[in-house]
Amino acid sequence: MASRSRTESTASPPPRGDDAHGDDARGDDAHGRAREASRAVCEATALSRSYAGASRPAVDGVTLNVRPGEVFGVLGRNGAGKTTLVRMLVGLLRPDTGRVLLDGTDVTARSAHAAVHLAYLPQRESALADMSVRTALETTGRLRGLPRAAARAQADDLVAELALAAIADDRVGRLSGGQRRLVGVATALAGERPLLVLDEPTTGLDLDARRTVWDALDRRRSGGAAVLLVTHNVLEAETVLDRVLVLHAGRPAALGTPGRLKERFGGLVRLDLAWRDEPAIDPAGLGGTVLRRGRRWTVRLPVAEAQDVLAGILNGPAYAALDDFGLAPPSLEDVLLACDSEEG
Ligand SMILES: Nc1ncnc2c1ncn2[C@@H]1O[C@H](COP(=O)(O)OP(=O)(O)OP(=O)(O)O)[C@@H](O)[C@H]1O
Repeated sequence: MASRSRTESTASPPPRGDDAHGDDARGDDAHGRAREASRAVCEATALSRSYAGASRPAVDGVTLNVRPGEVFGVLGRNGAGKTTLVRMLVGLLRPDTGRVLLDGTDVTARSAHAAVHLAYLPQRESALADMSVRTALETTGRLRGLPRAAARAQADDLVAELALAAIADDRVGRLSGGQRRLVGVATALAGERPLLVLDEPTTGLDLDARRTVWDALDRRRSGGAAVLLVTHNVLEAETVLDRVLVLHAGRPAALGTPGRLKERFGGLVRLDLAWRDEPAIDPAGLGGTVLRRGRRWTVRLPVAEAQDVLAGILNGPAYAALDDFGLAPPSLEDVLLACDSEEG
Protein backbone atom coordinates (compact mmCIF):
# COMPACT_ATOMS: atom_id res chain seq x y z
CA MET A 1 0.00 0.00 0.00
CA ALA A 2 1.69 3.14 -1.15
CA SER A 3 -0.97 5.78 -0.52
CA ARG A 4 0.74 8.94 0.53
CA SER A 5 -1.55 11.91 0.87
CA ARG A 6 -0.17 15.31 -0.07
CA THR A 7 -2.56 16.98 2.35
CA GLU A 8 -1.90 15.12 5.56
CA SER A 9 0.44 16.51 8.14
CA THR A 10 2.19 15.10 11.16
CA ALA A 11 0.65 16.05 14.49
CA SER A 12 4.05 16.21 16.16
CA PRO A 13 6.57 17.02 13.48
CA PRO A 14 10.14 15.83 13.84
CA PRO A 15 12.79 18.47 14.47
CA ARG A 16 13.88 20.53 11.50
CA GLY A 17 17.23 19.59 9.97
CA ASP A 18 19.99 21.90 11.14
CA ASP A 19 21.42 22.14 7.66
CA ALA A 20 18.33 23.83 6.24
CA HIS A 21 19.96 27.19 5.68
CA GLY A 22 23.51 26.36 4.78
CA ASP A 23 25.12 23.93 2.43
CA ASP A 24 25.54 20.39 3.64
CA ALA A 25 29.30 20.70 3.41
CA ARG A 26 30.10 17.86 5.78
CA GLY A 27 29.45 15.08 3.29
CA ASP A 28 28.77 11.46 4.13
CA ASP A 29 31.63 9.53 2.64
CA ALA A 30 34.87 9.63 0.74
CA HIS A 31 32.99 10.33 -2.46
CA GLY A 32 31.38 13.32 -0.78
CA ARG A 33 34.71 14.60 0.52
CA ALA A 34 36.24 14.28 -2.93
CA ARG A 35 33.38 16.31 -4.37
CA GLU A 36 33.82 18.97 -1.70
CA ALA A 37 37.40 19.42 -2.84
CA SER A 38 36.24 20.34 -6.32
CA ARG A 39 34.87 23.77 -7.08
CA ALA A 40 31.13 24.11 -7.30
CA VAL A 41 29.89 24.23 -10.87
CA CYS A 42 26.97 26.32 -9.60
CA GLU A 43 27.09 28.46 -6.49
CA ALA A 44 24.07 30.52 -5.53
CA THR A 45 24.09 32.78 -2.50
CA ALA A 46 21.08 34.28 -0.70
CA LEU A 47 18.89 34.40 -3.80
CA SER A 48 15.55 36.16 -3.44
CA ARG A 49 12.96 37.19 -5.95
CA SER A 50 9.46 38.71 -5.66
CA TYR A 51 6.85 39.12 -8.38
CA ALA A 52 4.91 42.37 -8.58
CA GLY A 53 1.80 42.35 -6.43
CA ALA A 54 2.65 39.10 -4.62
CA SER A 55 2.20 38.94 -0.84
CA ARG A 56 5.47 37.05 -0.30
CA PRO A 57 8.68 36.46 -2.25
CA ALA A 58 8.52 33.53 -4.69
CA VAL A 59 12.08 32.67 -3.58
CA ASP A 60 13.42 33.89 -0.28
CA GLY A 61 17.07 33.54 0.75
CA VAL A 62 18.20 30.37 -1.03
CA THR A 63 21.84 29.34 -0.91
CA LEU A 64 23.14 26.24 -2.65
CA ASN A 65 26.18 24.65 -4.30
CA VAL A 66 26.09 22.06 -7.02
CA ARG A 67 29.33 20.13 -7.43
CA PRO A 68 30.77 18.29 -10.41
CA GLY A 69 29.63 14.68 -10.50
CA GLU A 70 26.53 15.03 -8.37
CA VAL A 71 22.80 14.99 -8.97
CA PHE A 72 21.25 17.77 -6.91
CA GLY A 73 17.48 17.80 -6.53
CA VAL A 74 15.12 20.69 -5.86
CA LEU A 75 11.87 19.43 -4.37
CA GLY A 76 8.76 21.21 -3.18
CA ARG A 77 5.03 21.47 -3.64
CA ASN A 78 3.37 23.35 -6.50
CA GLY A 79 4.17 27.02 -6.12
CA ALA A 80 7.09 26.38 -3.74
CA GLY A 81 9.41 28.46 -5.94
CA LYS A 82 11.35 25.78 -7.81
CA THR A 83 10.93 27.22 -11.30
CA THR A 84 11.64 30.75 -10.10
CA LEU A 85 14.84 29.54 -8.44
CA VAL A 86 15.95 27.61 -11.51
CA ARG A 87 15.20 30.52 -13.84
CA MET A 88 17.51 32.67 -11.71
CA LEU A 89 20.23 30.01 -11.78
CA VAL A 90 20.13 29.74 -15.56
CA GLY A 91 20.09 33.49 -16.15
CA LEU A 92 16.49 33.86 -17.35
CA LEU A 93 15.36 35.85 -14.31
CA ARG A 94 17.36 38.42 -12.46
CA PRO A 95 17.35 37.99 -8.67
CA ASP A 96 16.27 40.91 -6.47
CA THR A 97 19.14 40.03 -4.15
CA GLY A 98 21.90 37.44 -4.06
CA ARG A 99 24.25 36.19 -6.74
CA VAL A 100 24.94 33.22 -8.98
CA LEU A 101 28.40 31.90 -9.87
CA LEU A 102 28.75 29.31 -12.63
CA ASP A 103 32.16 27.66 -12.74
CA GLY A 104 33.35 30.54 -10.57
CA THR A 105 32.09 33.23 -12.96
CA ASP A 106 29.54 35.70 -11.62
CA VAL A 107 26.68 35.59 -14.11
CA THR A 108 24.13 37.46 -11.98
CA ALA A 109 24.34 40.60 -14.05
CA ARG A 110 25.54 38.92 -17.24
CA SER A 111 22.83 36.39 -17.89
CA ALA A 112 23.92 35.67 -21.47
CA HIS A 113 27.06 34.07 -20.06
CA ALA A 114 25.05 31.43 -18.22
CA ALA A 115 24.41 29.50 -21.44
CA VAL A 116 28.15 28.88 -21.81
CA HIS A 117 28.16 26.83 -18.64
CA LEU A 118 24.88 24.98 -18.67
CA ALA A 119 22.09 23.38 -20.63
CA TYR A 120 18.56 24.03 -19.44
CA LEU A 121 15.52 21.87 -20.10
CA PRO A 122 12.46 23.87 -19.03
CA GLN A 123 9.18 22.28 -17.98
CA ARG A 124 7.69 23.09 -21.38
CA GLU A 125 10.02 23.56 -24.29
CA SER A 126 8.74 24.57 -27.69
CA ALA A 127 11.89 25.51 -29.60
CA LEU A 128 13.08 23.52 -32.61
CA ALA A 129 9.59 22.12 -33.22
CA ASP A 130 9.93 22.51 -37.00
CA MET A 131 13.14 20.49 -37.26
CA SER A 132 13.64 16.76 -37.43
CA VAL A 133 14.93 15.17 -34.25
CA ARG A 134 18.39 14.62 -35.73
CA THR A 135 18.62 18.19 -37.07
CA ALA A 136 17.44 19.58 -33.72
CA LEU A 137 20.21 17.71 -31.94
CA GLU A 138 22.83 18.75 -34.48
CA THR A 139 21.69 22.38 -34.41
CA THR A 140 21.81 22.47 -30.61
CA GLY A 141 25.32 21.07 -30.67
CA ARG A 142 26.33 23.72 -33.22
CA LEU A 143 24.75 26.47 -31.12
CA ARG A 144 26.78 25.22 -28.20
CA GLY A 145 29.99 25.61 -30.14
CA LEU A 146 30.66 22.23 -31.75
CA PRO A 147 32.12 22.16 -35.27
CA ARG A 148 29.67 20.79 -37.87
CA ALA A 149 31.18 17.30 -38.12
CA ALA A 150 31.38 16.90 -34.36
CA ALA A 151 27.81 18.14 -33.92
CA ARG A 152 26.60 15.64 -36.52
CA ALA A 153 28.51 12.78 -34.92
CA GLN A 154 27.20 13.70 -31.50
CA ALA A 155 23.62 13.88 -32.79
CA ASP A 156 24.03 10.33 -34.11
CA ASP A 157 25.42 9.22 -30.75
CA LEU A 158 22.50 10.81 -28.89
CA VAL A 159 19.97 9.22 -31.23
CA ALA A 160 21.50 5.84 -30.39
CA GLU A 161 21.95 6.49 -26.67
CA LEU A 162 18.39 7.69 -26.10
CA ALA A 163 16.83 5.10 -28.42
CA LEU A 164 15.49 7.73 -30.82
CA ALA A 165 16.33 5.95 -34.09
CA ALA A 166 12.70 5.24 -34.99
CA ILE A 167 11.78 8.93 -34.81
CA ALA A 168 15.11 10.52 -35.75
CA ASP A 169 13.78 11.88 -39.05
CA ASP A 170 10.38 12.96 -37.72
CA ARG A 171 9.57 16.58 -37.00
CA VAL A 172 9.82 17.36 -33.29
CA GLY A 173 6.51 19.24 -33.32
CA ARG A 174 4.66 16.16 -34.54
CA LEU A 175 5.91 13.79 -31.85
CA SER A 176 3.90 12.59 -28.88
CA GLY A 177 4.34 14.40 -25.56
CA GLY A 178 6.58 11.67 -24.15
CA GLN A 179 8.68 11.44 -27.33
CA ARG A 180 9.12 15.20 -27.33
CA ARG A 181 10.24 15.09 -23.71
CA LEU A 182 12.83 12.45 -24.55
CA VAL A 183 14.10 14.58 -27.43
CA GLY A 184 14.20 17.53 -25.01
CA VAL A 185 16.48 15.56 -22.71
CA ALA A 186 18.65 14.60 -25.68
CA THR A 187 19.01 18.26 -26.72
CA ALA A 188 20.00 19.11 -23.14
CA LEU A 189 22.85 16.61 -23.50
CA ALA A 190 24.07 18.04 -26.82
CA GLY A 191 27.21 20.14 -26.52
CA GLU A 192 28.19 18.51 -23.22
CA ARG A 193 27.70 21.37 -20.82
CA PRO A 194 29.21 20.86 -17.36
CA LEU A 195 25.87 21.63 -15.70
CA LEU A 196 22.54 20.15 -16.80
CA VAL A 197 19.52 21.91 -15.33
CA LEU A 198 16.50 19.74 -15.95
CA ASP A 199 12.96 20.65 -14.92
CA GLU A 200 10.87 17.46 -14.68
CA PRO A 201 12.88 15.61 -17.36
CA THR A 202 10.97 12.33 -17.07
CA THR A 203 7.40 13.63 -16.89
CA GLY A 204 5.26 11.75 -19.40
CA LEU A 205 7.93 9.13 -20.15
CA ASP A 206 7.20 5.42 -19.98
CA LEU A 207 9.27 3.11 -17.84
CA ASP A 208 11.77 2.19 -20.58
CA ALA A 209 12.31 5.81 -21.56
CA ARG A 210 12.77 6.85 -17.93
CA ARG A 211 15.44 4.20 -17.49
CA THR A 212 17.13 5.35 -20.68
CA VAL A 213 17.19 8.92 -19.38
CA TRP A 214 18.54 8.01 -15.94
CA ASP A 215 21.23 5.80 -17.51
CA ALA A 216 22.26 8.64 -19.82
CA LEU A 217 22.38 11.11 -16.91
CA ASP A 218 24.36 8.66 -14.85
CA ARG A 219 26.96 8.43 -17.60
CA ARG A 220 27.23 12.26 -17.63
CA ARG A 221 27.55 12.29 -13.88
CA SER A 222 30.30 9.67 -14.00
CA GLY A 223 32.05 11.85 -16.54
CA GLY A 224 32.03 14.77 -14.07
CA ALA A 225 28.94 16.71 -15.17
CA ALA A 226 26.56 18.03 -12.54
CA VAL A 227 22.82 17.62 -12.78
CA LEU A 228 20.38 19.97 -11.11
CA LEU A 229 17.00 18.32 -11.17
CA VAL A 230 13.59 19.76 -10.39
CA THR A 231 11.02 17.09 -9.78
CA HIS A 232 7.71 16.19 -8.21
CA ASN A 233 8.40 12.50 -8.50
CA VAL A 234 9.84 11.95 -5.06
CA LEU A 235 9.92 8.19 -5.26
CA GLU A 236 11.90 8.28 -8.50
CA ALA A 237 14.09 11.11 -7.21
CA GLU A 238 15.03 9.08 -4.19
CA THR A 239 16.90 6.63 -6.38
CA VAL A 240 19.01 9.21 -8.23
CA LEU A 241 19.63 12.23 -6.02
CA ASP A 242 22.91 12.80 -4.19
CA ARG A 243 21.62 15.88 -2.36
CA VAL A 244 18.27 17.54 -2.03
CA LEU A 245 17.01 21.06 -1.36
CA VAL A 246 13.41 21.19 -0.17
CA LEU A 247 11.68 24.50 -0.80
CA HIS A 248 8.60 25.53 1.11
CA ALA A 249 6.83 28.76 0.22
CA GLY A 250 10.04 30.03 -1.39
CA ARG A 251 12.23 29.32 1.61
CA PRO A 252 14.83 26.58 2.06
CA ALA A 253 13.21 24.06 4.41
CA ALA A 254 15.85 21.32 4.28
CA LEU A 255 19.14 20.66 2.54
CA GLY A 256 21.27 17.54 2.64
CA THR A 257 21.70 14.00 1.40
CA PRO A 258 18.50 11.94 1.28
CA GLY A 259 19.95 9.76 4.05
CA ARG A 260 20.65 12.67 6.35
CA LEU A 261 17.27 14.26 5.74
CA LYS A 262 15.58 10.98 6.62
CA GLU A 263 17.63 10.65 9.81
CA ARG A 264 15.33 13.24 11.34
CA PHE A 265 12.83 10.41 11.65
CA GLY A 266 15.18 8.70 14.08
CA GLY A 267 14.49 5.09 13.12
CA LEU A 268 10.71 5.44 12.94
CA VAL A 269 8.89 3.43 10.32
CA ARG A 270 5.54 4.20 8.82
CA LEU A 271 2.66 1.77 9.33
CA ASP A 272 -0.26 2.22 6.92
CA LEU A 273 -3.53 0.44 7.61
CA ALA A 274 -6.56 0.43 5.32
CA TRP A 275 -9.79 -0.90 6.77
CA ARG A 276 -12.64 -2.37 4.81
CA ASP A 277 -15.00 -1.99 7.84
CA GLU A 278 -14.84 -0.02 11.07
CA PRO A 279 -12.10 -1.89 13.03
CA ALA A 280 -12.58 -3.14 16.56
CA ILE A 281 -9.51 -1.33 17.88
CA ASP A 282 -8.90 2.03 19.45
CA PRO A 283 -6.40 4.13 17.42
CA ALA A 284 -5.21 5.70 20.66
CA GLY A 285 -3.91 2.26 21.66
CA LEU A 286 -1.48 2.01 18.73
CA GLY A 287 1.26 3.90 20.54
CA GLY A 288 1.67 6.90 18.26
CA THR A 289 -0.32 9.75 16.72
CA VAL A 290 -2.60 8.22 14.12
CA LEU A 291 -3.36 10.27 11.02
CA ARG A 292 -6.79 9.26 9.75
CA ARG A 293 -8.22 9.77 6.30
CA GLY A 294 -11.49 7.92 6.35
CA ARG A 295 -10.60 4.28 6.84
CA ARG A 296 -6.93 4.81 6.07
CA TRP A 297 -4.74 5.16 9.12
CA THR A 298 -1.05 6.06 9.24
CA VAL A 299 1.15 5.98 12.31
CA ARG A 300 4.92 6.35 12.77
CA LEU A 301 6.48 4.01 15.30
CA PRO A 302 9.85 2.48 16.20
CA VAL A 303 10.40 -0.69 14.14
CA ALA A 304 9.81 -3.18 16.98
CA GLU A 305 6.62 -1.44 18.11
CA ALA A 306 5.27 -1.29 14.58
CA GLN A 307 5.91 -5.02 14.20
CA ASP A 308 4.10 -5.72 17.50
CA VAL A 309 1.12 -3.57 16.50
CA LEU A 310 0.89 -5.26 13.12
CA ALA A 311 1.22 -8.76 14.63
CA GLY A 312 -1.54 -7.88 17.12
CA ILE A 313 -3.84 -6.83 14.30
CA LEU A 314 -3.04 -9.79 12.06
CA ASN A 315 -3.63 -12.24 14.90
CA GLY A 316 -6.60 -10.52 16.55
CA PRO A 317 -10.25 -9.75 15.89
CA ALA A 318 -9.45 -6.55 13.93
CA TYR A 319 -7.98 -8.65 11.12
CA ALA A 320 -11.45 -9.35 9.74
CA ALA A 321 -11.84 -5.61 9.01
CA LEU A 322 -8.36 -5.13 7.51
CA ASP A 323 -8.23 -4.47 3.76
CA ASP A 324 -4.52 -3.71 3.25
CA PHE A 325 -1.43 -2.71 5.18
CA GLY A 326 2.10 -1.45 4.56
CA LEU A 327 5.22 -1.04 6.65
CA ALA A 328 7.80 1.29 5.12
CA PRO A 329 11.01 3.04 6.12
CA PRO A 330 10.98 6.86 5.91
CA SER A 331 11.09 8.28 2.40
CA LEU A 332 11.78 11.66 0.86
CA GLU A 333 8.02 12.03 0.65
CA ASP A 334 7.95 11.89 4.45
CA VAL A 335 10.65 14.58 4.52
CA LEU A 336 8.49 16.74 2.27
CA LEU A 337 5.42 16.20 4.43
CA ALA A 338 7.41 17.04 7.54
CA CYS A 339 8.78 20.24 5.94
CA ASP A 340 5.23 21.27 5.00
CA SER A 341 3.90 20.73 8.51
CA GLU A 342 6.86 22.42 10.19
CA GLU A 343 6.72 25.46 7.97
CA GLY A 344 2.93 25.60 8.13
N1 LIG B 1 5.39 35.31 -13.74
C1 LIG B 1 4.85 35.31 -12.50
N2 LIG B 1 4.17 36.38 -12.05
C2 LIG B 1 3.66 36.42 -10.81
N3 LIG B 1 3.77 35.40 -9.92
C3 LIG B 1 4.44 34.31 -10.32
C4 LIG B 1 5.01 34.20 -11.62
N4 LIG B 1 5.62 33.00 -11.72
C5 LIG B 1 5.43 32.38 -10.54
N5 LIG B 1 4.73 33.16 -9.69
C6 LIG B 1 4.36 32.83 -8.31
O1 LIG B 1 5.57 32.56 -7.61
C7 LIG B 1 5.39 31.43 -6.73
C8 LIG B 1 6.41 30.36 -7.10
O2 LIG B 1 6.11 29.88 -8.41
P1 LIG B 1 7.04 28.84 -9.14
O3 LIG B 1 6.52 28.65 -10.52
O4 LIG B 1 8.46 29.25 -8.99
O5 LIG B 1 6.79 27.51 -8.24
P2 LIG B 1 7.11 25.99 -8.58
O6 LIG B 1 7.64 25.40 -7.32
O7 LIG B 1 7.97 25.88 -9.78
O8 LIG B 1 5.66 25.42 -8.89
P3 LIG B 1 5.22 24.15 -9.80
O9 LIG B 1 5.68 22.94 -9.06
O10 LIG B 1 3.74 24.27 -9.80
O11 LIG B 1 5.83 24.31 -11.15
C9 LIG B 1 3.94 31.00 -6.88
O12 LIG B 1 3.21 31.59 -5.83
C10 LIG B 1 3.54 31.56 -8.21
O13 LIG B 1 2.16 31.88 -8.21
